[in-house]
Amino acid sequence: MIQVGIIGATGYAGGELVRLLYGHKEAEIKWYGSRSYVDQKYASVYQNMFQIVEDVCRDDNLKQLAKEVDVIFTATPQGFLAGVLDEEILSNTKVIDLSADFRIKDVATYEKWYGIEHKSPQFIPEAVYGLCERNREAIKQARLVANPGCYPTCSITSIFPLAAEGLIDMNTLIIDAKSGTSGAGRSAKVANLYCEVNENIKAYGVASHRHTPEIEEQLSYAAGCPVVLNFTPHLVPMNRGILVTAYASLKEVKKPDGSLGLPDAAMIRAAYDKYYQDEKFVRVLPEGVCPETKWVEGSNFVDVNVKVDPRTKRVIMMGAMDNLVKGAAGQAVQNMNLMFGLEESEGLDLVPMFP
Ligand SMILES: NC(=O)C1=CN([C@@H]2O[C@H](COP(=O)(O)OP(=O)(O)OC[C@H]3O[C@@H](n4cnc5c(N)ncnc54)[C@H](OP(=O)(O)O)[C@@H]3O)[C@@H](O)[C@H]2O)C=CC1
Ligand SMILES: CC(=O)N[C@@H](CCC(=O)OP(=O)(O)O)C(=O)O
Repeated sequence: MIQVGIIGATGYAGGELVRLLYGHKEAEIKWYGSRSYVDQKYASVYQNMFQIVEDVCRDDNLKQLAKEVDVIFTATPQGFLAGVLDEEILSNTKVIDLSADFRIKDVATYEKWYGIEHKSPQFIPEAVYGLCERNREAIKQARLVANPGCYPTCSITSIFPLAAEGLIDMNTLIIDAKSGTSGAGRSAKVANLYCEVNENIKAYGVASHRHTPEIEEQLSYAAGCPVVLNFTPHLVPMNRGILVTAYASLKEVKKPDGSLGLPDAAMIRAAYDKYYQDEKFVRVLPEGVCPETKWVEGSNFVDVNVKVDPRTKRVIMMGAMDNLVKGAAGQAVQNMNLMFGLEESEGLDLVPMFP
């Protein structure tokens, strides 16, 4: 049995980790970390765990915890892990961080977009970006995994095949994304009150959202050149779910018959099949079917699809996933499975719920 500790177990991402790990055959949660609920029963914070979890919440002492468990999930605000991580912790245990502290390789970029000083940049080079479908082999060897952001997971997964195959002009990329309110976490904020969110939809973080450099960095690796893009998130009145609609101009390429021209629908689709036909958690939908958040809710799937618009010579890339599962806790468990040599889908055979 893998002994697990969760710091931030009382947040939305931490709560989803508890739910998923509870159904995991090889993992046992030893530590439900919290700041506000120390010594209170975990099930009194999350009543869905009544008569399921009997443990009480414990503090967020990472050093102590590292001696007691095989892996720690940190589902904590930005800056927490970077503020406490040291070599002793990493020599005692593996760490999967759900925050952004170790996702971005350039410290100055992190500090600029997050507005905080990075307290342990010495660990950034060894951190592996935990997008499982891309970095599987490196994740298997990692001590420290940076679990990707929710919008980045959906955006990168939706766009990657065309970026990697050089089929789109990366300078024209625009990502429009929408998220349910659980993406903003459980702590009280006026902007997330019922009356503010219900019957409403709004853009936020326009031209300034902190996920922009994360998406740019990962797509730069895919495309083999620096990528600068527009990313506009929107808050929608749903609990869970992220929908990405991305646009880019098609790039002239050498076609299979040797002629030069814009890629057609078959070439575009072949790119998605190339990268995703063997991926259990990325479902390329049948032609003409658009991804919907409802069809992935509660599951670790990202549904993607693509449509060429010959009129505008652009392509529209679409993706949908559950921000708390593939966008957070599900992908974190997928990473744990890889790090411990388990079946990658252990604990993640979650059938999407509907309606
Ligand atoms: N929500 C989502 O969809 C996603 C979230 N994430 C990331 O996961 C992390 C957690 O997010 P989320 O669950 O939404 O946030 P929440 O606000 O719901 O939860 C935050 C958790 O961290 C604990 N906490 C708060 N402040 C501190 C602190 N200063 N030091 C230590 N622990 C603290 C809280 O403990 P307590 O309340 O008990 O004091 C709580 O358990 C964030 O980094 C977020 O960016 C990543 C992908 C998606
Ligand atoms: C709706 C909403 O507010 N979403 C959050 C993103 C979710 C999140 O927690 O960010 P990470 O994925 O980087 O950890 C936001 O826009 O800041």
